[in-house]
Amino acid sequence: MAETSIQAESQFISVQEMAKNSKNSVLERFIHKDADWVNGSIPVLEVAEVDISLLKYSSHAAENELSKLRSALTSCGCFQAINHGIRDSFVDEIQEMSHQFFSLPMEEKKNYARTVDDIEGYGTDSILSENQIIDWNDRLFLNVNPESQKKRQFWPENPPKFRERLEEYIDNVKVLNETILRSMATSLELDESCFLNQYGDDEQATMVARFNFYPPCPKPESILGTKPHADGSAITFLLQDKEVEGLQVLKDAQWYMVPIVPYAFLVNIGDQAEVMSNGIFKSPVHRVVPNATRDRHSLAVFCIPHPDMEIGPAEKLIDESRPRLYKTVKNYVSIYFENYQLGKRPIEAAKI
Ligand SMILES: O=C(O)CCC(=O)C(=O)O
Ligand SMILES: [Fe+2]
Repeated sequence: MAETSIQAESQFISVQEMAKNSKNSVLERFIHKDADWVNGSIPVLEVAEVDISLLKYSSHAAENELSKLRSALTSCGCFQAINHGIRDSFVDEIQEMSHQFFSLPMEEKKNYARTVDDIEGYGTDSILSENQIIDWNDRLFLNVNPESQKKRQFWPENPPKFRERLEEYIDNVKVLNETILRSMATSLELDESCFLNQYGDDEQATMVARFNFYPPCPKPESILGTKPHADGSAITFLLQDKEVEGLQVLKDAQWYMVPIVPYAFLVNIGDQAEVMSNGIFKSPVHRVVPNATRDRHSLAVFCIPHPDMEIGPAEKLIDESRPRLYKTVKNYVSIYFENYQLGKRPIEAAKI
């Protein structure tokens, strides 16, 4: 198989180690020959800020937030969730935990290393084909829900509170996810549990946490931190780095930089919510550009319906003027990886 250059050949070389040695011979596996991200300045995306605390009550203020949410999700597919109820100090702790983990000695981090053929654990980009251009990031990828899917051997023991804090964080994201799925449905004048019913019981749904670490990059003009993709989730909750930008979203064939709003979650629609909404909500293609001098950290939590759930467009969103655009899909994550591996946009496989 193609799992040669950075995994098998030298056992394990993290991007973090490569960043210290820019003459590394495997660097060319990271280079995009058609790089377009340094020519010209990239405009900043206008991302709506939605006040989550106002969504729960029926009031004029709630109507206003719902309409911001709907318009954000139909145009760029993401919004900044503010006043979401998770304390700033807790967000600080979570981000600090990620810094502490990636600062551990390599020998210690390797205790959590993923195996060559699995994505769960600590590692670099999974190499799926010979010609794949590798992403400039290391990540810690953990299944965090349901209980039966947690592989504790990958959960760091250091920093000492990591496990406990991550559990608490995930419980908070679950609450937020439910509020947002309800609001998404309400904003389209559907029954409030319409999307939630497809998502399923939150004790059963799959949740995956991905701690991303982007070390300084020797060739930021021709390397990407994360290559363009849309998420295979229903919804993704992203904590961006508080200081270092990098995330870009594709909107109307133009890349935009996503501004940093400290302590906000960037909530983005994944392919499965695009399907549920019959394409009204957009699952945005996004990428991460690296930084020449600074580290960047982010934490994405993917909220994914249980693989047995049938996901399809809500009946009320199908009519003569808006025909059904997607099939009913099951276990979309496997469809996602099959297509991703072939270099195709996975959602195309769900289209009628
Ligand atoms: O690092 C980021 O800002 C985004 C990461 C991302 O898109 C992902 O993990 O799916
Ligand atoms: Fe993503």
